Amino acid sequence: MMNIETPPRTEAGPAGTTTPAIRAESLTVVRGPRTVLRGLTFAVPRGQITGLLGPSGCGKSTLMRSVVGTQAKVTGTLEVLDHPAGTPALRSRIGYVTQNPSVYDDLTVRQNLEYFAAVLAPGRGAAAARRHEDVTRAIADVDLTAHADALAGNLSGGQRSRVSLAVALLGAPELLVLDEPTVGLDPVLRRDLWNLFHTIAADRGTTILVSSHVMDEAERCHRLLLMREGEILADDTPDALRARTDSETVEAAFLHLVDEANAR
Ligand SMILES: Nc1ncnc2c1ncn2[C@@H]1O[C@H](COP(=O)(O)OP(=O)(O)OP(=O)(O)O)[C@@H](O)[C@H]1O
Repeated sequence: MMNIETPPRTEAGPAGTTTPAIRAESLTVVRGPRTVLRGLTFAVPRGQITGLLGPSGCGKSTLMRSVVGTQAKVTGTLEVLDHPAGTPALRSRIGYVTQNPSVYDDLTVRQNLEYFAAVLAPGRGAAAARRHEDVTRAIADVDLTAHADALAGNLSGGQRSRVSLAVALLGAPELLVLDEPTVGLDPVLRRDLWNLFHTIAADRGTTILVSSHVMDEAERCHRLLLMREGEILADDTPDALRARTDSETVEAAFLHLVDEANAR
């Protein structure tokens, strides 16, 4: 199904240790009159799927925008792939799918990808040939080869999500930031998309930061950042969270932590 050939990547830090993909310290973001992120400190390890979970409005999108460098009024420390967030050199190393990604309905899947590839890496001749290869690979990565010549407007919701994901995969990014990619999808499509995230992380060593407000999706992540009202309630594995709170599900663990925070 998948056709991902890039070998897993490990990047050693100065002392031979692997630095996190994302490191935040006292990260604060102000939007309008509100402090939307309140002094967050956390690390996202490389090559794993980290889920950013929390109720609507808790600041997930703001955090993701900060990581990809499109958020104003960010203070504190935010390092991404060993660079300050927003550094131009990071642009080609991060793939970002927003909540409402643009896919052009009147273009085919391949034409959509070719358009975005040309924006990312313009040029004729060898550049165009490389783009063609990149596009073919990205379409195969998301298992849409059979639909490459279909108009995006005629695709199902799940297929459209995969087109957006293919756009984000174009430059073979080291970090994929996915903002609620499964919203509106039925359970089967959600499962397929999660399987795809796991394949991408395992085969390519890609770090994935994925947000959701659906708690059952938490169980599919290697690690979790549980957020509430601009703060991080927990930064742990699903297993450790359930054990620590003596809960059967991550949802129950989350509610336990909310109660605990309210009691303080
Ligand atoms: N321009 C703005 N001025 C003031 N507050 C804002 C502004 N933009 C967003 N906010 C507030 O910031 C908070 C965080 O928004 P954000 O979109 O990051 O949340 P979210 O967790 O991603 O929510 P959702 O899951 O609904 O997308 C929200 O409470 C929102 O109302």
